[in-house]
Amino acid sequence: MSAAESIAATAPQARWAENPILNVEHLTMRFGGLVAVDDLSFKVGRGDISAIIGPNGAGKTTVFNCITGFYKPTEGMLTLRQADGERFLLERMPDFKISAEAKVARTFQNIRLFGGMTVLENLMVAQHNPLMVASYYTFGGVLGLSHFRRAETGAVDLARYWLDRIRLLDRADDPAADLPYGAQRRLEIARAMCTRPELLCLDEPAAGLNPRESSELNELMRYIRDEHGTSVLLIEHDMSVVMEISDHVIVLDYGEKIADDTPEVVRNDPAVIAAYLGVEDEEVEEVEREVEVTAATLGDGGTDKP
Ligand SMILES: Nc1ncnc2c1ncn2[C@@H]1O[C@H](COP(=O)(O)OP(=O)(O)OP(=O)(O)O)[C@@H](O)[C@H]1O
Repeated sequence: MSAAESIAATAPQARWAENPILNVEHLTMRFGGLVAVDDLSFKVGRGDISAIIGPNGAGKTTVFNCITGFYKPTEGMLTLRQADGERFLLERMPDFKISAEAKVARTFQNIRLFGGMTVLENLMVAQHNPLMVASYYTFGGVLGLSHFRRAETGAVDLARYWLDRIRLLDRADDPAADLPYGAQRRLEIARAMCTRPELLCLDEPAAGLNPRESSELNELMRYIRDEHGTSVLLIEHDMSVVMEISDHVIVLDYGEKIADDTPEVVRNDPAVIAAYLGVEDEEVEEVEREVEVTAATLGDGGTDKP
């Protein structure tokens, strides 16, 4: 069996268990008396698109904020292992080191571009750190040293590469604020990719997108995974996006994990359906029976699409 065939033959669950880029162990986050995340453990597979879903207030953004260093977890370990084997304990690192050294990039629920800067400048700002190093902290840049000029040309090339990918090359010199909403969302992702992340965290990337923009976003996320091997972790409310592009779905409810599997398994899980419908624990069995009946009906010639 070839290497590609043996990877394809591996059960998806085994992939993220055996080769995780991120291992979240016993993560707990308390705000005073409120337990936003409660003893949560899960793994993010290297090269996978993984989604964290759950009803409002389930703790999804809090998990993201712990991974990206915006919050210090009350308890728990977050271990990121890069492709070369180097390990980082994210809960012990400040946020700027999580992005610069552990190579974790993120976007936010609300767009945070520099609206007055051009589209290209937004992507150059993302490469500020390596450019500062290449300029020996400004002096090399002022003196026009060749080392800095090479780094600057490389940064422009990388920015133009991503603008081409997100079909905004012709808008490079326009202010970012002039772009349509869906294009701004793609630009944010391109900006994160200009930091050459190993793990890309996207907070509700499809929020507010129309179906065409949503499908462009799916295409971009697949490209990032397939052509760059970047692992993607997203929070998303749009189930059509989650079910279409995710390799792995983790479901939270009231800060606890209630499901952790492939999209096909998760979408038929009665506990997940119950959490989304907001039914009480004692009604879960009833939902379970309804799901079984529906599955049996679909088995008689229907499709398994939701
Ligand atoms: N900084 C904070 N201080 C106090 N409580 C907080 C803080 N951040 C989050 N919470 C609370 O933690 C719980 C989980 O919130 P979180 O934003 O993580 O949920 P979510 O699943 O991302 O929700 P949504 O889908 O609505 O964005 C909520 O009860 C929220 O009010």
